[in-house]
Amino acid sequence: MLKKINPTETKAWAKLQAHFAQMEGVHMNDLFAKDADRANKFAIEFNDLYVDYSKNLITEETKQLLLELAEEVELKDAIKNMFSGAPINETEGRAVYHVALRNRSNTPMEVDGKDVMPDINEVLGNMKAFTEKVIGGEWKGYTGKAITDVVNIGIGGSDLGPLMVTEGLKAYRNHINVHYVSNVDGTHIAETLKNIDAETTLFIIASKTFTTQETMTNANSAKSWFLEHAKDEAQVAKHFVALSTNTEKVTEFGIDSNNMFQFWDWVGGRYSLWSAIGLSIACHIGFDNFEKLLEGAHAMDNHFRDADFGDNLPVVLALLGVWYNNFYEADSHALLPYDQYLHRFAAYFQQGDMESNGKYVDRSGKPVDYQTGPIIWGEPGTNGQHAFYQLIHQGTKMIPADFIAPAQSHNPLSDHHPKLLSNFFAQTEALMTGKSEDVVVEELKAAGKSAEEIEQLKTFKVFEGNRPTNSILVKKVTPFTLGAMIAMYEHKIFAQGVIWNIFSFDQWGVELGKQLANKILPELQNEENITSHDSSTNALINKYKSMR
Ligand SMILES: O=P(O)(O)OC[C@H]1O[C@@](O)(CO)[C@@H](O)[C@@H]1O
Repeated sequence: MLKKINPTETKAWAKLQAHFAQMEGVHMNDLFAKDADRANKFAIEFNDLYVDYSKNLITEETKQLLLELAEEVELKDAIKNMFSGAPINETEGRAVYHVALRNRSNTPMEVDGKDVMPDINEVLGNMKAFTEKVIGGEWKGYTGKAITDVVNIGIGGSDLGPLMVTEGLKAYRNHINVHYVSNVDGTHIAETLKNIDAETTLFIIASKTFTTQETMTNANSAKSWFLEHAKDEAQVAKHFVALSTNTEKVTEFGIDSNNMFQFWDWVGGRYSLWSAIGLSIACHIGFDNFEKLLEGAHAMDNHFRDADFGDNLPVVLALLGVWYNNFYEADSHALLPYDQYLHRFAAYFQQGDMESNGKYVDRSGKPVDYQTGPIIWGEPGTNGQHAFYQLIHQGTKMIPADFIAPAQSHNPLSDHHPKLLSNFFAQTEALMTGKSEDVVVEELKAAGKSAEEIEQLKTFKVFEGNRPTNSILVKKVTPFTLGAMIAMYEHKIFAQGVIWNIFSFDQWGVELGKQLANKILPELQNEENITSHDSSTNALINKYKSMR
């Protein structure tokens, strides 16, 4: 079992605190002025990824001290432990083994003494065979027609990953349309059902537990809708498949176990797109591209496991995040992909990061007295520039941000891509360099402003700059590079969890709300005046009852 090291008790932490005091007042402009080679020193190239982390509030000393922190919390051992299949998810007694799902080298990977690769390869084989039948038209619906639409019904990790990847790789799509239903709000399934034909639609019920209220409610509504058309329960088998660890519940729902693609309890929901949960991805972009996604993630896994920490992408990103989160007290981190296909990238990592590291109890069971997981948010560029960049540039909060962009577009229309990339480059430059009052005054003079107007306006137009960003330039967003980028962030999250001495792979925090909702639901199904809660909740429920 790994040592449980409180990061704030390490020597490196004390050194970082002292160093932080010295960094007060340091401006990145000066760091670049002093070192012509800075951009090269703080960059890592990996396959078709170029990560420039030079526009950060760090010196070589900062980097060294952060690396010392990684050493002192025994991050290397923690990585080895994860790759060994040890039950590092201690509160659930499980391994954390999504790396096995994409272990394309097929070396044995054991959980509880059993090599899991044969089972993984069997499921992958079943997925391949199935998607080829669906895509090739061999899989027929109840009226003998080929499948045209796949509806994935799932939520959280059973939705966000497949949705983000099928959007991110839309350029690789085939003729199979994919739809994602997740919210228990009837609107979600109702609006989807309007756009599909029961005769040619395949429903994928994606749920690790096969007990999630939203998913089972949507699944039952989909089944009822389907049977209104097909009439015959026997036809369900042609139009419903399940992705789950829970064979009993799948069978209970009425899906043939032959139509079930299994995964295992050592696959965390938010790390499951590489498993059977990725079936809708394979249906939409083809199994070969799904395998390339796995290959990209596998390449990043090997990099994370083997690369020296100073040249290790997930580790460097993790340490930078700790630097801002715990020393600059930056509460959030923005993911800003300059790629419209990646419009759900930040949303995916809201679960990936915040459900993993949104914890206040450490691995010894004690409440922490330091910050843990940040708030993750973001929207594609250039749209964000017209929404929240005012705050990032001139607000009172530091917002560390990852800017991500492809050098090559899948849609090289006119001069769109050079314009997109010019904004990508300009924003991180502006966030770092800012604009001094002298420059502002000169600009206002050149614009013919009077001395009085200049005096009135100038401070509003000054940009302090010195706002940290990482720039991630990817040659092209392909199944391989997207797989590598997703894995890069997964491992960043893992590394930060180790540094913060928290369990990143359970999610007890999602339980209380569900418990209370289950208590309230029957109270909504009668006309009684409710008094069983606090006065606010009682009032809200009773007001709802008077309004409906
Ligand atoms: O796949 P399932 O078991 O239906 O869980 C869905 C999601 O619900 C959770 O909030 C856990 O309850 C996420 O961790 C998970 O991805």
